[in-house]
Amino acid sequence: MITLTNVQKTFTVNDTTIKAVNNVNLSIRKGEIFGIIGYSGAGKSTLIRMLNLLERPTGGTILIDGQDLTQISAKELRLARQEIGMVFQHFNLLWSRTVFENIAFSLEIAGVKKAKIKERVTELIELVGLSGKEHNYPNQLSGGQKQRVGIARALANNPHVLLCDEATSALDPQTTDEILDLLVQINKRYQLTIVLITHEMHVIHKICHRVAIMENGNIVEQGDVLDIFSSPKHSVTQRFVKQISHEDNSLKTARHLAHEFPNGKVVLLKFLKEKAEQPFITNIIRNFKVDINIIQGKILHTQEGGYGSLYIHLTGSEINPALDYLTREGVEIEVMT
Ligand SMILES: Nc1ncnc2c1ncn2[C@@H]1O[C@H](COP(=O)(O)OP(=O)(O)OP(=O)(O)O)[C@@H](O)[C@H]1O
Repeated sequence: MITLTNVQKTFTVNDTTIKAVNNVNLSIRKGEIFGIIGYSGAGKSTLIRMLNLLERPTGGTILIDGQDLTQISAKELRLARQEIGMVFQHFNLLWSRTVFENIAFSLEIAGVKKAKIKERVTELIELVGLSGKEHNYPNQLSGGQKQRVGIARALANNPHVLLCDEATSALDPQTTDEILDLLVQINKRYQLTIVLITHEMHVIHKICHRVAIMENGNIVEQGDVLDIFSSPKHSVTQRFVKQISHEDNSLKTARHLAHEFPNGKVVLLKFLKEKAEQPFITNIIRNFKVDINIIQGKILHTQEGGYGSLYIHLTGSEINPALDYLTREGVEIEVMT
């Protein structure tokens, strides 16, 4: 549905050339939530702004539903942009307009009749959970409510694609989760393709189906969220995964225990999808002569299923048969000692 081929963007400032985006190739499927994550300066904003040509690429092609945005006329681009909604970090609302008028704005520009605008805006206000707030001005709303207006406005023209430029970065963790839940609800209800950029792994694992990781203008890794999360290859990806797995702390504890209890083994177990919900620990205690001390564990839920990691300390006479059983059952095992 969205295909980027060799997309580049260079800026020239005072005779210095900056490669903000460097030969990016991406394919985003219809109806998926696709996340782009990277640290500050990686090129995420530049990349997402090229998807509706707010930023014109210096090279490459951007195909949306088969139409190359870089080759069309200004009029065609105006029409194409009606199919692409955008949500911004700082909401970009019109402060002198009410909630209703902000959402109505893009419909007015598109020449929609008054009665139809009223019907559509009322529907959108309900969808984003702002009923009763239609006559409030933006400065009478919380950050989360402002972003709900931003989302309703972006959806007004029934776009096929929704671009989210750090849509939750200005919000507290609870409001972030509420807005992310709303995006998932909209994605499911309308089969809307959502492309978002963020620097928070939490946003990716909570709502995205697939993810691309950016560094210095390049996409260094991309794939299904669960795959990337369970075996990150690139060092940048590994740093992002650690943001939420707290692996460093667990490793420290595991090493400490391995030193304290030289008899036995400290082992990291990794479970994917339905395996994260099975009682493997009970099974090995029941069936093998082992004792288990659970050091640290975590299950993270993604759109495609759960990912669990568990550090355990095993003692007893049947450690190896117990580990063989886990391997046969498809649990990934890393022996720390
Ligand atoms: N209009 C511009 N003129 C010159 N350089 C720019 C411009 N926009 C972005 N850049 C440069 O391009 C690079 C990528 O910036 P970009 O804003 O896309 O990164 P980012 O990953 O979105 O970072 P952040 O999360 O901090 O917004 C940076 O080195 C930035 O300084």
